[in-house]
Amino acid sequence: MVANLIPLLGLSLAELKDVAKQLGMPAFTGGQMAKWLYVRHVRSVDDMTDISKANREKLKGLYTIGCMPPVDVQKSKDGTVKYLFPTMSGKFVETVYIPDNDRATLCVSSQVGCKMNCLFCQTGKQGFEGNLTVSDILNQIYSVPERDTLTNIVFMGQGEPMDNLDNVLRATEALTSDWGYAWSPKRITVSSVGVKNKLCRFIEESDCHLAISLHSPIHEQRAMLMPAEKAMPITEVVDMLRNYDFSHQRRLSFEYIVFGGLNDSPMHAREIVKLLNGLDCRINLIRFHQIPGVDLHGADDKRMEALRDYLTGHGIFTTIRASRGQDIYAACGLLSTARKEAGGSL
Ligand SMILES: C[S@@+](CC[C@H](N)C(=O)[O-])C[C@H]1O[C@@H](n2cnc3c(N)ncnc32)[C@H](O)[C@@H]1O
Ligand code: SF4
Repeated sequence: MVANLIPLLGLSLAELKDVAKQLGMPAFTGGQMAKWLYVRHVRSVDDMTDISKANREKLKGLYTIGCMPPVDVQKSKDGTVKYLFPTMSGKFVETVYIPDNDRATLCVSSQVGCKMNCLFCQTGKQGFEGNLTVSDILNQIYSVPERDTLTNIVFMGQGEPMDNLDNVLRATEALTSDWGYAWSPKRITVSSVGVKNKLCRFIEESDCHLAISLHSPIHEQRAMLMPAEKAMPITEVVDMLRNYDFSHQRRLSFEYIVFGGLNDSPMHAREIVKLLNGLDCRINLIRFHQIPGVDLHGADDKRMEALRDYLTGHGIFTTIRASRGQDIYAACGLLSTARKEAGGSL
């Protein structure tokens, strides 16, 4: 990326029209730029061939597309692919492509590292290194080789989306607007540890699905696993969620990593039912991806199935999420950590 050039990727139609106006071009050139970006995915301003050469030269003086190819790729034997993308600020984030029968999901990152420091998460161990810009977020979709086959996008990569909400909302707007990718918001899920005030804004300003990372219904235990619980107890998050309607198109789900001998007991199952009583939601039970230096273990299949059956039997539709890309640590942030430790030159 050439220094000081402003990325066009992530700008809304109104902003692209402003760019055109500022440079003395007709406003409709903004619409042409939007098509070249969000429909045709050009990699250079030179490729916007229905804009005059003189205007393209003017544009290139100040702007760039803002796309960058991945710098590293790991392929799992199950078809999952993990990409390492550079960011505008010279750091790296991971993006995971997960094909599954008729679905092809892309798991995107919203931050470099994360402030939340969850015990079981490699990204948490990395600490917080910065927010992704809107072009950093969209570049993960724009520049992934499987882009045109994608059916779903989940914000479940590195970082806490509510801690970078402005840019996440700008990205989901570009993905769902007619001037952008024109995707249904029902194809996009944003996952959060549960940042109450930001969640209200997200729910009000977006129609995308919402996932909340639960992992324990018991305050002390959740605080041990997820320090964010201390300032933002899950009971308060759930009370807030009760103010919104999730009974129609929009889905509310809770993610629950099942740790053997820790959060998989009948008592936990009862407490989950109590906590979520009456809320229109589902639960995804997740297998723990082991990370180095953390003494936690995934529960076995029997315990997971017993938990699923209890919860479903008590009115909360619960599924067990198939674990994908275990051999490439698809869920863990290990690739970007290794890249950092190698001084950015793996
Ligand atoms: C990496 S987070 C990103 C989104 C957001 N920060 C959150 O916590 O929901 C996405 C999901 O991955 C889960 N996760 C993190 N580390 C994991 C691990 N080692 N094994 C399985 N799931 C993990 C999180 O709990 C969360 O449900
Ligand atoms: S699980 Fe989510 S909130 Fe927790 S440290 Fe990882 S990325 Fe951050």
